[in-house]
Amino acid sequence: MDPAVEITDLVKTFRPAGRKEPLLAVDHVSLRIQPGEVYGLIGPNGSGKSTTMKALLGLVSPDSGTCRIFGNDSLKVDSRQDVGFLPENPYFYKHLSGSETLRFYGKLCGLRGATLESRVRELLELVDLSGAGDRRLGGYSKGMLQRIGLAQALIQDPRLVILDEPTAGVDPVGSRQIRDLILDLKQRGITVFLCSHLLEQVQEVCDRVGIIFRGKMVKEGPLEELLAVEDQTEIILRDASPELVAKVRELVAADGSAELLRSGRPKTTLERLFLQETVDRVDP
Ligand SMILES: Nc1ncnc2c1ncn2[C@@H]1O[C@H](COP(=O)(O)OP(=O)(O)OP(=O)(O)O)[C@@H](O)[C@H]1O
Repeated sequence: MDPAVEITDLVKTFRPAGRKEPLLAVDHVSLRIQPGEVYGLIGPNGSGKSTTMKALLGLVSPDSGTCRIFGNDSLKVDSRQDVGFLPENPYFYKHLSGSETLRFYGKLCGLRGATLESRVRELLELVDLSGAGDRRLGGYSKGMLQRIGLAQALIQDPRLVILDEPTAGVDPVGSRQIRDLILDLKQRGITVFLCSHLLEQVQEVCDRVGIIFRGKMVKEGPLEELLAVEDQTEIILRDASPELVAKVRELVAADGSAELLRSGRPKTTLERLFLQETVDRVDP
């Protein structure tokens, strides 16, 4: 089976006005995404994430290298038939309602009549906006706008979805909704290629991760492998008494072949604490 995405030795330079030297935005980047995988590209601002995605979509032409989507060269229009895209800072017509927006994009993709109407309903439900489908986008929150953007990216039932900063400017509650949607897409077998600054979220949803820095891919691979600390073993106990912990310490000391680095309470994350104390709170 062809990979969903195959980028090989991609190079892209820009010649910004007022700058003598060309700017090397993407420097010999290669990556592969298998069908059904969720792939996260992370890196500091200006490191080449969006340019890589745009080259894959055929929106910028590479200086050299190739981009393929399900085996088709991305410079060919046909390759985009199976792709949905949520750009960074998507622009929407603020006077249109959520359902009118989806209808508009659906028509651009050739959907009509009952098929279009049922697709619009299905997508509004998927992104949890059924109750807001008749409201104008001008009154949507940032999180709702990102979700309508995601619905727009799914309008033509793509096999690959490319999401450039899907949670930019969205609070932790909205971010979690988007994260759940991405997991839902994965369940449906849709391949997802995303970039994000929310590293914890990338960690929660991605199967593979690439770290890009100054245009170069500096680390790439399955998330589990990248995060595993090779020389350490974790044991987590529930309800351990201080006596039991002391016994474990003694055992390790007596054995002498290993060192106990840390024992104590594992920490939650600020995001989990925030959600637990706000929307997930169960008041008596
Ligand atoms: N159309 C363009 N013309 C000139 N320079 C560009 C253009 N697009 C991107 N660049 C430059 O290329 C480099 C990579 O930009 P890119 O947008 O791909 O980075 P990014 O990793 O997506 O950043 P961010 O996290 O801020 O979105 C940056 O230095 C940027 O200024």
